Amino acid sequence: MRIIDLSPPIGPGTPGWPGDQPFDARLRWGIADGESVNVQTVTTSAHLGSHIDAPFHVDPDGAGIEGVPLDACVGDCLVLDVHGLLSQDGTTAGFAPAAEVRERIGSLLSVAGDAAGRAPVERLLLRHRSAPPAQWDPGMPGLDPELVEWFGAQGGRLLGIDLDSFDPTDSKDLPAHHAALKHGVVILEGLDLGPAPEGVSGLIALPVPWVGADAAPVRAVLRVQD
Ligand SMILES: Nc1ccccc1C(=O)C[C@H](N)C(=O)O
Ligand SMILES: [Zn+2]
Ligand SMILES: [Zn+2]
Repeated sequence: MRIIDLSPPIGPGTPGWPGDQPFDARLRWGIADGESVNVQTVTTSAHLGSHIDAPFHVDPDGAGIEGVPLDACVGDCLVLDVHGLLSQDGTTAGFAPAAEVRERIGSLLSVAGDAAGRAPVERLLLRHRSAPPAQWDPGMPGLDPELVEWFGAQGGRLLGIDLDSFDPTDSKDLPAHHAALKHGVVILEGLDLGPAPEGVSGLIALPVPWVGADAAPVRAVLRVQD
């Protein structure tokens, strides 16, 4: 059994949402200053690196991150490479169109026909690129909201991506986020799926229980049988 780290390192240079709080850790007490310990205060947006969005992120009445069901965050998981699967016209900033992804899931699981007829895919990770970018990508595509709809309706519990958001940077109505919320699908963003092998493995991606928080960092790993 092998552990594959899906969490990119988070530091002051980690690119974040435009205008949002960068990561900053400063010493409150320092050994170099004669204290017995080093203790830092960390200031950061919760949407840096691999993280889970709480319902509260897009719904004023939604639960904070401590309410995310942990059984959704641990268990069998399908990794799918959706690189190059841009939406039909190729110009809108959508990626991973529902029909194509369903077809790919079907062939990955070696089933003829439609994956929707099978037992649910409870956890799905969509790999879009080989590594997190060094700079914020203003043209970041969003997920096809129909894909999120389908995933939730067939019994999906958690959907993970290697982009910073389910929706494009300039989206105000956030259709992919709301589709996830509607079906209780846990939103996992900011993964590094470069080292993740396509196919079935085991996911562990647990958010820190910050009470009332709109999101929280996650250390995400895959357990792979070799
Ligand atoms: N941090 C932000 C600051 C301002 C506006 C949006 C965001 C987001 O994080 C949105 C995105 N839906 C996200 O979950 O990552
Ligand atoms: Zn987020
Ligand atoms: Zn989000």
